This record gives sequence, C-alpha cells and structure tokens, in this order.
Amino acid sequence: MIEAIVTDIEGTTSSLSFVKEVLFPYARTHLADYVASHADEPQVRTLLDDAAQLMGGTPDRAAIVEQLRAWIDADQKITPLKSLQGLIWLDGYRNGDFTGHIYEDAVRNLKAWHAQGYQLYVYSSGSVQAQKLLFGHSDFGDLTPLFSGYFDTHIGGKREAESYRRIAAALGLPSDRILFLSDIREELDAAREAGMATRWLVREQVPNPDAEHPQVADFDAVRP
Ligand SMILES: CSCCC(=O)C(=O)COP(=O)(O)O
Ligand SMILES: [Mg+2]
Repeated sequence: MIEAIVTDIEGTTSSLSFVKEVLFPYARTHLADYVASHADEPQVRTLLDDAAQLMGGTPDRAAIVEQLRAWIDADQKITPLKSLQGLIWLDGYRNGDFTGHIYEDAVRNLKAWHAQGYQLYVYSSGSVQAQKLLFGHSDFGDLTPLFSGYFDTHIGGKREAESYRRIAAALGLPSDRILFLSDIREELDAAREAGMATRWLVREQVPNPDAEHPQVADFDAVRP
C-alpha cells in the first residue's frame, strides 16, 4: 500500500519548455550581475568556492561565471549551480517576471492525493529553494501546503539508488510504500532498485514498449 508519493518536477509536474526556455535563460542572463552584487554574502561566496573547487585550480570570478554559464547551457546538475539558480530565480518570481508552470492534471491530482491522506514530497535536481519558489508561485497559486518535504541533490544524484534509500529513511517508510514519479528512465531505475514503486510520465515522449515501469500520459493515469 502506497503511503507517500515523491515527484520529480521537470517533465513530470512541469514542462521541459518552462525550465529550458524560461528558467535557464533567466538565470543565464542575470548570473554575472547577481554574482557581482552578492559575492560578499557568505552563502554566495560558499557556492562560488564550491564551483571553483569542482573546476580545479584557482579560477577567478570571471572564469567561474563563464563555467557556470557553460554548465547551464549543458544542463549540468551541479549542486552549487542549482543553488545559485534558485537564488537568481527568487528575484524573477518576486518581480512577477514569470510564474511556475505546472500541468493542470498534476495540480488536480496532487490536491486529491493530499486530501486522501498521501504524504507528498518533491525530489528534483533544482535546489529545495527553487522547488519551493516554483510551487509557491505557480500558475495555480501557492501549492506548497500540499507538500510534506523537499529533496534536492544534497541527498545524492537522481540516478543513484542510494539517494532513494536515503529518502525512504528520511520519510521513515519502507521503500515499497513510496511511489516515485519521473519522466527519466535512469531515475526510475534507481528508485526501483531501492525498492520504490514507479510511474514513468511519458507526456510528450513516445512510449517505450520495453519499459519495466508503468507508463502514464499524465497524473490522471497514475492511480497510486
Ligand atoms: C526546481 S525548479 C527548476 C528545475 C531545475 O532546475 C532542474 O534541473 C530540473 O530537474 P528535475 O530533477 O526536476 O528534472
Ligand atoms: Mg524530470
């Protein structure tokens, strides 16, 4: 019996195009100015130091910004980059430059599952702050009261089974009581290896007949 549902964001609750055509370009455009005006703040300094360490050597600030832009362009899920993106998007949401895209079927079912007593969680490569911003400033208003918790890559990579074991431990549930929703097969494989139930959100993808994960076109077909 499923007691908790953990959902991915990009491609699952929200469109790829919102992330790739709205969020990533916004972060890319504002990155250099944001770093220049916030580099003295301890949180930002730590993130820049973490990025520099991943680059190796002793890169200057301009080189770090250039590397961060390259990681955005390559959609690299590098933890300090994802945290910086969350900080930059805060301004965008607050200024009303955009709202968080979420599919109508996702909102409707998340609300129904919450009302039925399922515990709802998010696991995304986007930082926890970025997740709260997206759901807090969504096209359907503030959806954060639906969620019991959020996980990002601080708990581990989304393609590693150990991350899902850690999430199950954090939830205090056996993994087979947890349903994980994602659009990425490698993430579903990792969750399944950890013992979780899975649903593959195919939405705009062509279904794969060999899949080991039940495939659903949208949240209406998930049926936990
Ligand atoms: C959390 S908001 C922006 C999404 C994002 O930055 C991202 O990398 C999406 O990753 P996901 O794990 O949700 O596919
Ligand atoms: Mg995804």
